[in-house]
Amino acid sequence: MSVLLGNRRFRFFDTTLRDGEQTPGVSLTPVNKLEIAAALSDIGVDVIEAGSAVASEGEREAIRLIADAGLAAECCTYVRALNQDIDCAAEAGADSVHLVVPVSDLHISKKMQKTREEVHAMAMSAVAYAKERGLIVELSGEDASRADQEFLAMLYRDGIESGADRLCFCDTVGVLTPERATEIIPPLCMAPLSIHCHNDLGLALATTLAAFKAGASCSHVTVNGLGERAGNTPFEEVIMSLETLYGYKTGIDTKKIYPLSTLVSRLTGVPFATNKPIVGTMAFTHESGIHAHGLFRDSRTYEPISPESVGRQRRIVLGKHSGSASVKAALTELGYSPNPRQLEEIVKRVKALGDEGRRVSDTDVMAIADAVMLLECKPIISVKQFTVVSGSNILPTASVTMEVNGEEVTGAATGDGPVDAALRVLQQSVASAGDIRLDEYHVEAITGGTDAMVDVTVKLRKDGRTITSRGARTDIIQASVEAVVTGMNRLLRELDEKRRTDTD
Ligand SMILES: CC(=O)SCCNC(=O)CCNC(=O)[C@H](O)C(C)(C)COP(=O)(O)OP(=O)(O)OC[C@H]1O[C@@H](n2cnc3c(N)ncnc32)[C@H](O)[C@@H]1OP(=O)(O)O
Ligand SMILES: CC(=O)C(=O)O
Repeated sequence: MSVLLGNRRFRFFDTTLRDGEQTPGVSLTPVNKLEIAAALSDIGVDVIEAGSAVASEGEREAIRLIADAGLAAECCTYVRALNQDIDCAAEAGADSVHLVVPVSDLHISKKMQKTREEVHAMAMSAVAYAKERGLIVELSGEDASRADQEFLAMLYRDGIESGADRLCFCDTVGVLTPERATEIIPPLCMAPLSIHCHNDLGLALATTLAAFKAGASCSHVTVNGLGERAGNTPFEEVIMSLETLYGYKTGIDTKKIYPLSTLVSRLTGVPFATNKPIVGTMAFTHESGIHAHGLFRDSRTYEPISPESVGRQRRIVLGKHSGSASVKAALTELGYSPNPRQLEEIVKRVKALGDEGRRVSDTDVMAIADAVMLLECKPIISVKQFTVVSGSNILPTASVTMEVNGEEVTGAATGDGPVDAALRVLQQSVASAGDIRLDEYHVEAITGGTDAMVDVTVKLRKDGRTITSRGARTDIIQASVEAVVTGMNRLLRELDEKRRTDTD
C-alpha cells in the first residue's frame, strides 16, 4: 500500500501504439505492433490502445492481430464520436473504445464548427451506439484542461447515464499544471477516471502524479514518452516514480522496462535522448570521480534507483572528471593491476585526453595502461628528448637524446617521413644494446577526428625473439616512439632474464 496515495489500485493504459505512433514519421507494421503489444501485456499494463481503427486497413489488421493474440491486457482503439469509427473498432475485434469528444469551446467551434449542444448530442449517441456494439467505453474529453469545467462535468455525467464505463481527462496540449489538476480533478471522478497528459511544457509526469493524488485511477502513458509534439506521459517515469517516491507497488515487472524501451525505440526508429530519465544512455552512467568513488562505497549515494531494477547496468566512463577510484576500477575490470605511481600517471593521461574534449573509451584506457605500465617496468632505455623536423622541400630528420643502460646517447637520422626518421634514430641510438629490428609497424586512429588518439602497434625482433608492443597518443610520432621504446625495453629485459636463467 502507498503511504501517500492510500490503498487505491491504479491502472495503466498504454497508448504507445496510438498516440505514440502519432509521433511524426513513426509508422508501425501490424507485426511490429503485435510484438510491442505482447511486450506491453507481459510487463503488466492493463489496457493497450492499439491504434485508430478507422485510420487505415493496416491499423485494422494490427488491432485484429492484437485482439486475437490472447493477451492479458484489454485491447482498445481510438474512435471519434462517429458510428463509422465505432463500426471499425467492433469489426476489428477491440474490447473497448477510447471515445474522444472535443470539449473546449476552441475545439468545438473552430475545429468541429459546431455548438456545445451538437457535440454533446454526438457524444451521447456515440456512447449508446458503442454499447450496442458490445464495447467497453472510455468517454474522453479532448482539450479538457481548456474546457468549461461545468460543461465537461455535464458531458461526463450524461455519458455515464448513456452507458460509458470509464472517463478520461485529456490535457491535449500539455497546459494543465499539477496545482490545477488537484483542484479540477476531484469533482470529475464520478466514474473511474483516466488522466491523459502531453509533455509540451515538461509537466506531463508531475501533472499525472497530481491527478492520481486528486482521484484519477488510471494514467495514459507511452513508452519512452512518444507521442504528438513533445509526447505523452512516459510509462517508465510514472512507474518508477510511483514505486520509488510513493512506495506504491504498480504490479509492473520493472526489470522489463529497459528491454521494452529499446524494443519500442528500435521498431519506431525514435532514439531516446541520452539524458532521458530511466532509459537514456546516461541515466546510469557516471564519469565524475567523486560520484564514482561514492557509488563504489554505496550506490545509493548517487543513484535514486538501482539500474538493475529497470533491467539495466551501471556504467562508469572515464574522462577529465575521473578520479583514481574510477580509473582503478576500470583497469581492474580490464585486467590491469597498476601500482600507485602507474595509476597516477594513467589518471593524468586520461585527464589529458578529456582536456582535449574527447570521450575516453576502453581502448584508450588499455592503450594508455599498456604504455604506462610497460614503460615503468623496463627502464633500460629511456628517451630524454627528441625532435622531428618535416615539411615540404625538406628531408625529414629526427634527433634524439636517450639513456641506454645508464649512459647518455645522442643521435640523428633522416627517413622517408617523420615517423620513419624517428624510428631510424631510435634503432641507431640503441645499437650499443644490440641489433633490434622493426619487423612490423601498424597505426590506427582509435578516436575520430583530426585530433584522434592514435594507436601504434609494432613488432620488434632481436636474437630470434619477437614481441609486439603498443603506444597510444594524440601525436603519431610520440605514439610511435612510445611503442618502439616500450617494446625495446621489454625485449631487452626478457633476453636479459633468459641469459641469466641459462647461466644459472
Ligand atoms: C488529440 C488526438 O490525438 S486526436 C486523434 C488524432 N488521430 C488521428 O488523426 C488518427 C488518424 N487520422 C486519420 O486517419 C484521419 O484523420 C481520419 C480517417 C480519422 C479522418 O480522415 P478524414 O475523414 O479525411 O478527415 P480529416 O482528417 O480531414 O478531418 C477530421 C474530421 O474529423 C472530425 N473530427 C475530429 N475529431 C472528432 C471527434 N472526436 N468526433 C467526431 N468528429 C471529429 C473533424 O471535424 C473533421 O471532420 P469535418 O471535416 O467534417 O469537420
Ligand atoms: C485524445 C488525445 O490523444 C488527446 O486529447 O491528447
